[in-house]
Amino acid sequence: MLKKLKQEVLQANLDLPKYGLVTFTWGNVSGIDRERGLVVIKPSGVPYEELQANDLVVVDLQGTIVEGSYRPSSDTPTHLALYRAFEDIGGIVHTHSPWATSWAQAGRPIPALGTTQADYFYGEVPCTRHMTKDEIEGAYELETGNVIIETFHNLKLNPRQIPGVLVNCHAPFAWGKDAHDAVHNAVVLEEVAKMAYHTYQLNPQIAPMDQVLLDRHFLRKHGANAYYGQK
Ligand SMILES: O=C(CO)[C@@H](O)[C@@H](O)COP(=O)(O)O
Repeated sequence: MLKKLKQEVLQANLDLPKYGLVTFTWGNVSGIDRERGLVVIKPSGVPYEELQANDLVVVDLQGTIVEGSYRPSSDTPTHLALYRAFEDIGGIVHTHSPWATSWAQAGRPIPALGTTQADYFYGEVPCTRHMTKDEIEGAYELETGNVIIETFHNLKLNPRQIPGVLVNCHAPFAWGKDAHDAVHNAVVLEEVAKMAYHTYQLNPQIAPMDQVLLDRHFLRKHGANAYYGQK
Protein backbone atom coordinates (compact mmCIF):
# COMPACT_ATOMS: atom_id res chain seq x y z
CA MET A 1 0.00 0.00 0.00
CA LEU A 2 1.11 3.58 -0.75
CA LYS A 3 4.22 2.33 -2.57
CA LYS A 4 4.97 5.66 -4.29
CA LEU A 5 4.46 7.73 -1.14
CA LYS A 6 6.67 5.34 0.86
CA GLN A 7 9.42 5.73 -1.74
CA GLU A 8 9.14 9.55 -1.54
CA VAL A 9 9.18 9.54 2.26
CA LEU A 10 12.12 7.11 2.35
CA GLN A 11 14.12 9.33 -0.02
CA ALA A 12 13.20 12.46 1.98
CA ASN A 13 14.37 10.79 5.22
CA LEU A 14 17.64 9.70 3.56
CA ASP A 15 18.13 13.29 2.37
CA LEU A 16 18.37 14.51 6.01
CA PRO A 17 21.84 13.01 6.66
CA LYS A 18 22.83 13.86 3.08
CA TYR A 19 22.18 17.57 3.77
CA GLY A 20 23.74 17.40 7.24
CA LEU A 21 20.45 18.05 9.03
CA VAL A 22 20.50 15.06 11.39
CA THR A 23 22.91 13.46 13.84
CA PHE A 24 22.16 9.83 14.81
CA THR A 25 18.35 9.47 14.66
CA TRP A 26 17.45 13.01 15.71
CA GLY A 27 14.83 13.65 13.11
CA ASN A 28 12.06 12.31 10.96
CA VAL A 29 10.08 12.98 7.80
CA SER A 30 6.48 12.13 6.94
CA GLY A 31 4.23 12.52 3.90
CA ILE A 32 0.46 12.37 3.57
CA ASP A 33 -1.98 10.89 1.07
CA ARG A 34 -4.82 13.40 1.54
CA GLU A 35 -7.37 11.37 -0.45
CA ARG A 36 -6.96 8.34 1.78
CA GLY A 37 -6.21 10.33 4.94
CA LEU A 38 -3.07 8.25 5.56
CA VAL A 39 0.38 9.36 6.68
CA VAL A 40 3.68 7.58 6.03
CA ILE A 41 6.32 8.30 8.67
CA LYS A 42 9.76 7.14 9.76
CA PRO A 43 9.85 4.47 12.48
CA SER A 44 11.15 5.65 15.85
CA GLY A 45 14.85 5.28 16.56
CA VAL A 46 15.74 3.33 13.41
CA PRO A 47 19.17 4.44 12.07
CA TYR A 48 19.13 6.11 8.66
CA GLU A 49 21.79 3.70 7.36
CA GLU A 50 19.38 0.79 7.89
CA LEU A 51 16.14 2.46 6.82
CA GLN A 52 14.13 0.78 4.03
CA ALA A 53 10.75 1.60 2.47
CA ASN A 54 9.05 -1.34 4.21
CA ASP A 55 10.21 -0.06 7.61
CA LEU A 56 8.06 3.06 7.23
CA VAL A 57 4.85 3.14 9.23
CA VAL A 58 1.42 4.06 7.85
CA VAL A 59 -0.97 5.73 10.30
CA ASP A 60 -4.33 7.41 9.91
CA LEU A 61 -4.89 11.01 10.99
CA GLN A 62 -5.89 9.85 14.49
CA GLY A 63 -2.64 7.89 14.88
CA THR A 64 -3.98 4.36 14.45
CA ILE A 65 -1.34 2.16 12.83
CA VAL A 66 -2.63 0.89 9.49
CA GLU A 67 0.55 -0.80 8.26
CA GLY A 68 4.07 -1.45 9.51
CA SER A 69 5.83 -3.61 12.05
CA TYR A 70 7.75 -0.83 13.81
CA ARG A 71 6.52 1.86 16.21
CA PRO A 72 6.10 5.16 14.36
CA SER A 73 8.26 8.18 15.20
CA SER A 74 7.70 9.45 18.72
CA ASP A 75 6.85 12.81 17.04
CA THR A 76 3.92 11.31 15.12
CA PRO A 77 1.26 13.16 17.19
CA THR A 78 2.98 16.47 16.32
CA HIS A 79 2.98 15.62 12.60
CA LEU A 80 -0.68 14.56 12.72
CA ALA A 81 -1.76 17.73 14.56
CA LEU A 82 -0.06 19.80 11.85
CA TYR A 83 -1.65 17.78 9.01
CA ARG A 84 -5.08 18.21 10.63
CA ALA A 85 -4.66 21.97 11.13
CA PHE A 86 -2.68 22.96 8.01
CA GLU A 87 -4.77 21.39 5.27
CA ASP A 88 -2.52 22.38 2.34
CA ILE A 89 0.70 20.76 3.51
CA GLY A 90 1.82 17.38 2.16
CA GLY A 91 5.07 16.69 3.99
CA ILE A 92 6.67 17.48 7.37
CA VAL A 93 10.28 17.38 8.60
CA HIS A 94 11.60 17.53 12.14
CA THR A 95 15.32 17.80 12.80
CA HIS A 96 17.73 19.00 15.44
CA SER A 97 19.86 20.78 12.83
CA PRO A 98 22.28 22.84 14.94
CA TRP A 99 21.78 26.41 13.67
CA ALA A 100 17.98 26.37 13.69
CA THR A 101 18.02 24.49 17.01
CA SER A 102 20.29 27.17 18.51
CA TRP A 103 17.65 29.83 17.74
CA ALA A 104 14.91 27.55 19.12
CA GLN A 105 16.88 26.99 22.34
CA ALA A 106 17.41 30.74 22.63
CA GLY A 107 13.66 31.20 22.20
CA ARG A 108 14.25 33.67 19.38
CA PRO A 109 12.38 33.95 16.09
CA ILE A 110 14.61 34.47 13.05
CA PRO A 111 13.88 37.91 11.57
CA ALA A 112 13.85 38.22 7.78
CA LEU A 113 17.22 39.88 7.19
CA GLY A 114 17.76 39.20 3.50
CA THR A 115 16.53 37.69 0.29
CA THR A 116 17.65 34.12 1.03
CA GLN A 117 14.95 33.97 3.68
CA ALA A 118 12.48 36.09 1.68
CA ASP A 119 12.60 33.62 -1.22
CA TYR A 120 10.98 30.98 1.03
CA PHE A 121 9.59 32.64 4.18
CA TYR A 122 7.26 35.63 3.89
CA GLY A 123 8.63 37.15 7.11
CA GLU A 124 10.33 35.96 10.27
CA VAL A 125 10.50 32.32 11.26
CA PRO A 126 8.41 32.25 14.45
CA CYS A 127 9.36 30.63 17.74
CA THR A 128 6.72 29.06 19.97
CA ARG A 129 6.09 29.98 23.60
CA HIS A 130 7.40 27.85 26.47
CA MET A 131 5.19 24.84 27.03
CA THR A 132 3.49 24.54 30.42
CA LYS A 133 4.26 21.82 32.96
CA ASP A 134 0.86 20.24 32.25
CA GLU A 135 1.51 20.23 28.51
CA ILE A 136 4.93 18.66 28.98
CA GLU A 137 3.70 16.05 31.47
CA GLY A 138 0.57 15.30 29.44
CA ALA A 139 0.25 14.48 25.75
CA TYR A 140 3.59 16.16 25.10
CA GLU A 141 4.02 15.49 21.38
CA LEU A 142 0.39 16.40 20.61
CA GLU A 143 0.78 19.58 22.68
CA THR A 144 3.94 20.39 20.71
CA GLY A 145 1.76 20.39 17.60
CA ASN A 146 -0.87 22.45 19.38
CA VAL A 147 1.62 25.10 20.47
CA ILE A 148 2.85 25.41 16.86
CA ILE A 149 -0.74 25.81 15.64
CA GLU A 150 -1.43 28.36 18.41
CA THR A 151 1.64 30.37 17.33
CA PHE A 152 0.46 30.51 13.72
CA HIS A 153 -3.06 31.43 14.84
CA ASN A 154 -1.94 34.18 17.24
CA LEU A 155 0.50 35.71 14.75
CA LYS A 156 -2.02 35.29 11.89
CA LEU A 157 0.58 33.42 9.84
CA ASN A 158 -0.20 31.39 6.74
CA PRO A 159 1.67 28.03 6.84
CA ARG A 160 1.97 28.16 3.03
CA GLN A 161 3.91 31.43 3.38
CA ILE A 162 5.90 30.47 6.48
CA PRO A 163 6.87 26.81 5.93
CA GLY A 164 8.56 26.22 9.27
CA VAL A 165 8.77 27.05 12.94
CA LEU A 166 11.14 26.89 15.89
CA VAL A 167 9.79 25.02 18.89
CA ASN A 168 11.05 26.74 22.04
CA CYS A 169 13.76 24.78 23.89
CA HIS A 170 13.43 22.04 21.29
CA ALA A 171 14.14 22.32 17.56
CA PRO A 172 12.67 23.15 14.14
CA PHE A 173 9.77 21.68 12.21
CA ALA A 174 9.42 22.50 8.50
CA TRP A 175 6.81 21.49 5.95
CA GLY A 176 5.98 21.76 2.27
CA LYS A 177 3.70 20.56 -0.49
CA ASP A 178 5.27 17.08 -0.20
CA ALA A 179 8.05 15.35 1.73
CA HIS A 180 10.75 16.45 -0.73
CA ASP A 181 9.59 20.08 -0.56
CA ALA A 182 9.54 19.91 3.25
CA VAL A 183 13.19 18.78 3.28
CA HIS A 184 14.05 21.63 0.90
CA ASN A 185 12.47 24.11 3.34
CA ALA A 186 14.27 22.47 6.30
CA VAL A 187 17.58 23.01 4.47
CA VAL A 188 16.68 26.65 3.81
CA LEU A 189 15.71 27.13 7.46
CA GLU A 190 19.06 25.78 8.63
CA GLU A 191 20.93 28.03 6.18
CA VAL A 192 19.02 31.20 7.13
CA ALA A 193 19.50 30.39 10.84
CA LYS A 194 23.25 30.23 10.26
CA MET A 195 23.29 33.40 8.15
CA ALA A 196 21.18 35.34 10.67
CA TYR A 197 23.54 34.36 13.50
CA HIS A 198 26.55 35.64 11.54
CA THR A 199 24.70 38.76 10.42
CA TYR A 200 24.02 39.70 14.05
CA GLN A 201 27.65 39.00 14.91
CA LEU A 202 28.73 41.46 12.22
CA ASN A 203 26.05 44.03 13.03
CA PRO A 204 24.05 43.53 16.25
CA GLN A 205 21.91 46.58 15.40
CA ILE A 206 20.71 45.30 12.04
CA ALA A 207 16.99 45.82 11.34
CA PRO A 208 14.75 43.40 9.41
CA MET A 209 14.82 43.90 5.64
CA ASP A 210 12.50 46.40 3.98
CA GLN A 211 8.97 45.15 3.39
CA VAL A 212 9.16 46.09 -0.30
CA LEU A 213 12.18 43.81 -0.79
CA LEU A 214 10.54 41.02 1.23
CA ASP A 215 7.40 41.33 -0.94
CA ARG A 216 9.37 41.35 -4.16
CA HIS A 217 11.43 38.27 -3.35
CA PHE A 218 8.66 36.15 -1.88
CA LEU A 219 6.11 37.02 -4.56
CA ARG A 220 8.47 36.50 -7.51
CA LYS A 221 8.70 32.83 -6.44
CA HIS A 222 5.21 32.22 -4.99
CA GLY A 223 1.64 33.14 -5.78
CA ALA A 224 -0.33 34.06 -8.88
CA ASN A 225 2.28 36.32 -10.51
CA ALA A 226 5.40 34.25 -9.75
CA TYR A 227 7.97 34.27 -12.53
CA TYR A 228 11.06 32.66 -10.98
CA GLY A 229 12.31 29.46 -12.67
CA GLN A 230 10.67 27.51 -15.51
CA LYS A 231 6.99 26.82 -16.04
O1 LIG B 1 12.92 15.51 19.17
C1 LIG B 1 13.31 14.41 19.41
C2 LIG B 1 14.13 14.18 20.60
O2 LIG B 1 14.32 15.40 21.31
C3 LIG B 1 12.97 13.31 18.44
O3 LIG B 1 12.34 13.96 17.40
C4 LIG B 1 14.08 12.63 17.75
O4 LIG B 1 14.89 11.99 18.65
C5 LIG B 1 13.52 11.62 16.74
O5 LIG B 1 12.64 10.70 17.35
P1 LIG B 1 12.09 9.44 16.57
O6 LIG B 1 13.26 8.53 16.26
O7 LIG B 1 11.47 9.94 15.29
O8 LIG B 1 11.09 8.80 17.49
